[in-house]
Amino acid sequence: MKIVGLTGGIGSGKTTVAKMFQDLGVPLYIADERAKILMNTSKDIKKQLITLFGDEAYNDKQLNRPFLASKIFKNPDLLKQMNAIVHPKVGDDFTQWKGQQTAPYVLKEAAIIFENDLASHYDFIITVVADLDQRLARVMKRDSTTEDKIMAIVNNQLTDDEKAKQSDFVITNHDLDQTKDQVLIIHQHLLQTFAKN
Ligand SMILES: CC(C)(COP(=O)(O)OP(=O)(O)OC[C@H]1O[C@@H](n2cnc3c(N)ncnc32)[C@H](O)[C@@H]1O)[C@@H](O)C(=O)NCCC(=O)NCCS
Ligand SMILES: Nc1ncnc2c1ncn2[C@@H]1O[C@H](COP(=O)(O)OP(=O)(O)OP(=O)(O)O)[C@@H](O)[C@H]1O
Repeated sequence: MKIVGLTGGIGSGKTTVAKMFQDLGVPLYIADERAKILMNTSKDIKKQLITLFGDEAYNDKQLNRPFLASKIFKNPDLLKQMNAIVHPKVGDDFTQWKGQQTAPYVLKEAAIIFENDLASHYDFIITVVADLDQRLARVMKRDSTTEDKIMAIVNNQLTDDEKAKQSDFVITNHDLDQTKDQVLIIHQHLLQTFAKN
């Protein structure tokens, strides 16, 4: 089973693009979504996050997302410590999920691949890029949030250029129809490549 990674900065359109691959029949694992589920359900993760952040990490047993975001995206060291708690569990969960799939390849959407030196875990990596002003506008509209909060996250991620340089494919996500065309071309290329190996 081949593993294709899909990454990109906040608001670049990772999930939008990932769902286009899913519509073509590619099994999709969204690491961020699974991470949030595990952070709400795994007793072990909960215990460790409360030790790291205090009781405020959870509100009525649900992850206190605004609190965590206000802590980690301003403090790279805390972000690293949180990732060290959450990511190994997401890794185990992904391995288990992958074992149930039968398609030629699976797509794993992950916000951070290069930032954590995880590129070697993938057969191919696709990066989604879009202009920063577009990304800011999209996220402000989607999450009713502020430019400052989004920029704190942008500043913890590599730039589009840095990611693109290390990727096998780059999808420019401006016009949705053109994005779909790029997805189809890459999907066909991947199927042909994997059929040969
Ligand atoms: C800290 C949390 C609770 C904040 O939630 P909130 O709803 O405010 O933000 P959201 O999830 O929309 O994330 C905002 C942006 O940050 C990116 N992001 C999320 N987690 C991380 C991380 N650990 N490192 C870098 N960027 C991240 C997201 O992809 C997105 O681009 C949430 O981001 C979270 O649970 N993160 C841990 C899960 C994780 O590590 N995800 C990445 C898996 S690859
Ligand atoms: N080409 C596009 N044109 C217009 N709107 C778009 C386009 N691509 C994505 N969007 C919208 O922009 C927002 C961000 O897209 P999406 O959630 O796919 O990005 P993301 O990279 O997964 O975000 P995050 O990093 O926050 O997880 C969504 O509301 C989505 O519907």
